[in-house]
Amino acid sequence: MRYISTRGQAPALNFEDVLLAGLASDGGLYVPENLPRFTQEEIASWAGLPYHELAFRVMRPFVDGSIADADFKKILEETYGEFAHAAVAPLRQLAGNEWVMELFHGPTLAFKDFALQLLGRLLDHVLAKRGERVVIIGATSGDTGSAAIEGCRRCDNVDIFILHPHQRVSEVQRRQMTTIFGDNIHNIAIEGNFDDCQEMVKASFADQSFLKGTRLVAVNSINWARIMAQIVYYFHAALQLGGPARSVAFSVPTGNFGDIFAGYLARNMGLPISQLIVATNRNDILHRFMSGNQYVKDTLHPTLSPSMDIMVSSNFERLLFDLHGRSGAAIAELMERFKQGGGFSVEQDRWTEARKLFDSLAVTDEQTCQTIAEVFATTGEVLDPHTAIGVKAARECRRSLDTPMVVLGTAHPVKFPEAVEKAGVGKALELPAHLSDLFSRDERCTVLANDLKAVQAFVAQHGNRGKPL
Ligand SMILES: Cc1ncc(COP(=O)(O)O)c(C=O)c1O
Ligand SMILES: N[C@@H](CCOP(=O)(O)O)C(=O)O
Repeated sequence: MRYISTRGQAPALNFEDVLLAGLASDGGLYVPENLPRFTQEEIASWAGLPYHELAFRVMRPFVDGSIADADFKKILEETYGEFAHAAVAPLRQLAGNEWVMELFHGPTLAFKDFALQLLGRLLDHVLAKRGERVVIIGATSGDTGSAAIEGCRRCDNVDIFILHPHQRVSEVQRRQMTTIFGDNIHNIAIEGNFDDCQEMVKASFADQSFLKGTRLVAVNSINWARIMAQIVYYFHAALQLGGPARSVAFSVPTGNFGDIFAGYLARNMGLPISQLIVATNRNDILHRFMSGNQYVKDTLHPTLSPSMDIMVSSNFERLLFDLHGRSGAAIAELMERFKQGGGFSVEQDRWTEARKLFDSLAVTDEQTCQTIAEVFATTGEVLDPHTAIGVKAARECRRSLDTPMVVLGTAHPVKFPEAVEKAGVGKALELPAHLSDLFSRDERCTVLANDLKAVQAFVAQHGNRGKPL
């Protein structure tokens, strides 16, 4: 399996190299040159497999021998064996034919664990084999950061720097990051928003001279391995609901377009998915594109669903690449326009194609709270605000009541008490045992200005187990 850049100018890579890459050298994102496609019989034969075995079957063509099958199997078994629920990604029924897939039973209580606990182990395996040390710089609006730190904290060959927007993540999210100590773990609060943090990560890939030859690796979903691992749970859900003999619909709370892009790939790999719904909060650039062909930057507003407070949606470039017949030149031109002028529309036929692929809805904070309250009143279940946005979008955009609708439950509600309280849910939520002392732990974090040079200087100063590179 070879991976190519969405901007067409970077060298193609194999899986091991793509795992150790972030942005391609031409500024693009890596995608598989050819997507594997499974037959209906093959997919049907996976019904009832434990999660890690299903994961092996879905991901094996992407890894394609870069990691020996026996090692990959062991890594998958360890990764998903540490999830707190035996089903790993259980389905909970909300109403007739409406389900939430709970993706928050991993160690940091959000869907990011599915990919990042795996990524940490894959990096450890590959770096130990190569005898190489790397630096990771990641941007987070709250969940990627803690999952990445948890995934990498035991990696001997990694120094990890996580940038989060100062005072714009929930207290639980912040503490999940800042209370993990290690001389290879660094939390930086940036006086800016998530887009500023993400832009710093991308700029660091473009010019890595500050790293003095140390390789830079990505934990954000610009790293292909993140998307790959997220494809698996679409198969997992569908198989439990009668797939592939029966189609399933998904509603996906969306920010950086990674999770829903994984669903789009699952469909292209042969899984019958009848509908994919892009559910955004007030930061609705993706909804504005899907509904009106406008991919235009706007002011980023803090909301009750902070993890989706994202305007520049990284993985959208991967979809645009497909919509433009995989022309790297076309994508380079569009992205340059976006950078210079803040927006673009695509040709009518390409937009019509996008409309066939996705439905969308933008959900306000008020609607988010109403949905949390409504679901609690009817089922006794407490939704986190991101999942509530998915439920609201599913209820508004659903095309068929006969087709199972699965909403991706992307985080545990205990991470977002503000939204749950505002919704008037009077149920006390408890942190799981391994986090029960979270509020009494010491924190370690450096606040820095929204200034790329200051961040890069900090990384250079601490990038070798707390010592200068
Ligand atoms: C809880 C939660 N829900 C949804 C999302 C959106 O996922 P994506 O960025 O893959 O679209 C994120 C992060 O982005 C998140 O942390
Ligand atoms: N919501 C994310 C933002 C980063 O997205 P990623 O999927 O590209 O890592 C977060 O919680 O940090």
